[in-house]
Amino acid sequence: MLQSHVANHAKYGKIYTTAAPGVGRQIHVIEPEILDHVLRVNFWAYEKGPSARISLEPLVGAGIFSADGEHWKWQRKLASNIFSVKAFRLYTSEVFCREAHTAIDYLNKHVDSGKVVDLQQLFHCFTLDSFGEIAFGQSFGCLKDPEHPTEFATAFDRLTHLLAGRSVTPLWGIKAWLTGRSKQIAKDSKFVRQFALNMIYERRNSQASSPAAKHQDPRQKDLLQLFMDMGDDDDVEEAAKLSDDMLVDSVLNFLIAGRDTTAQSLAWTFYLMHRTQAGPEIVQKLVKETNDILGGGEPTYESTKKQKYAEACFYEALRLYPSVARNSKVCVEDDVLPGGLKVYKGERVAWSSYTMGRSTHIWGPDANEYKPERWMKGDKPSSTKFIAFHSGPRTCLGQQFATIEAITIMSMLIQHFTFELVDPDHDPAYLPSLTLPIDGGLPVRVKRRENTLAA
Ligand code: HEM
Repeated sequence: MLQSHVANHAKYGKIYTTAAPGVGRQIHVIEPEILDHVLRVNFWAYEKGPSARISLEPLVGAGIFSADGEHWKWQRKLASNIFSVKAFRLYTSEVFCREAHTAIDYLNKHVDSGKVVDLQQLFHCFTLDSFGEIAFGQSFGCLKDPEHPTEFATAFDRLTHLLAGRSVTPLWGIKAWLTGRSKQIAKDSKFVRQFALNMIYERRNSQASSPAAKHQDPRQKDLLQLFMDMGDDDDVEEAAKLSDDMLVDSVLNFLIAGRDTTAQSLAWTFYLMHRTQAGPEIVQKLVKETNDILGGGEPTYESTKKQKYAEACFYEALRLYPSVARNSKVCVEDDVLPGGLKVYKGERVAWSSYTMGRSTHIWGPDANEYKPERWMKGDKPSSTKFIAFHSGPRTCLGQQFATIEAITIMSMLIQHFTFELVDPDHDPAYLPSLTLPIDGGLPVRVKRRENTLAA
């Protein structure tokens, strides 16, 4: 599917249109200037639209990912409290270090043993446990046993896989019904929603026994508390208590944002840095930067800001393997795109971040090569050129969070271990999903790094 977008743009250029029954005309674009117009300049003329809501309903419900207008605005405003610099300094970076130590403990059990470890699975556990602790006040405990995913993680993964393509595939519903997918979706959706509901009930019970937590400064509340206390003050326009359904939607939306995206981009980063094609220089540079900045110590919010090469390794992987590989918005008010193409109400403008990351027109003749060095010179690319974190008013709320989290675990792992891909010449495929997991995970063997500065 993603490769077909790459091929179509290679054949038809930066912009082409398609039409399908039930979907209507779609305008496919990979031009940064046009996307700046759609995502920022004329933001209110484009929405996620009802089809996004219906197609993702079993997982995201009415949460921030599928919401539009005022319903989106208040969710964004509320959630942005947990992403403040103060929160990172006080708490978030510490949680990342603590959970990374648990990941190190797991790898220590298998180091130098020749045992194959799935690094992508380990990253899923790391991001879920970290996010659970930061956003919901409880670690999910996945890192205790990464080889046996919890029932929640299994149902959640299956849902993101089964729902992929629902918004863009005509007759998806009939196919899903015929293949039995609909039943599985309903079952998994029920399970993950009940799981989230139990977290909410537990919080209510603990609140009943210590009501002081309710009166905390909003910047010190976790995400769950912020949403549960909504309506207790006049901070937001839609000042009404959220229903349990809406609270569940919020929990699940943030779980999908907080777990899968970062874990999978970390897996692609480790793959790209360690395959034969990469040579040893990239990892050597990363180790040198880490040693120079950390000197064997623990990462902090400030140190992650200095690790420019680590950030470059991570962003370069996201350029080639963006977690949200394609996206679209529906036009709600007739518009004219830069260049003169008219877009009528009800039509969709679609873009593929995957194709844009590989476009020689945007990135030059070496667009298909993994080269962290390209991030080390000149200004940072605009957010419509490097579109992995979206752009405009709906740009990813968690970009800083994800970047700090990724640099923390990369620098901690790389100080302790060396990694060998089981098949360093294999070019892995991605698994169709709402995000972009590596199909088959990332099997590696782990060795202890010699002469490390880390304790
Ligand atoms: C490598 C990691 C990540 C990538 C590549 C990424 C990418 C994106 C993209 C492309 C969108 C727009 C999606 C859409 O149109 O529906 C988005 C939205 C969002 N992201 Fe991220 N994300 C990452 C990590 C995170 C993390 C860790 C969090 C939370 C802790 C987060 C929170 C959000 C939220 C709340 C939105 C919705 C923003 C809105 O609609 O106003 N993201 N992200």
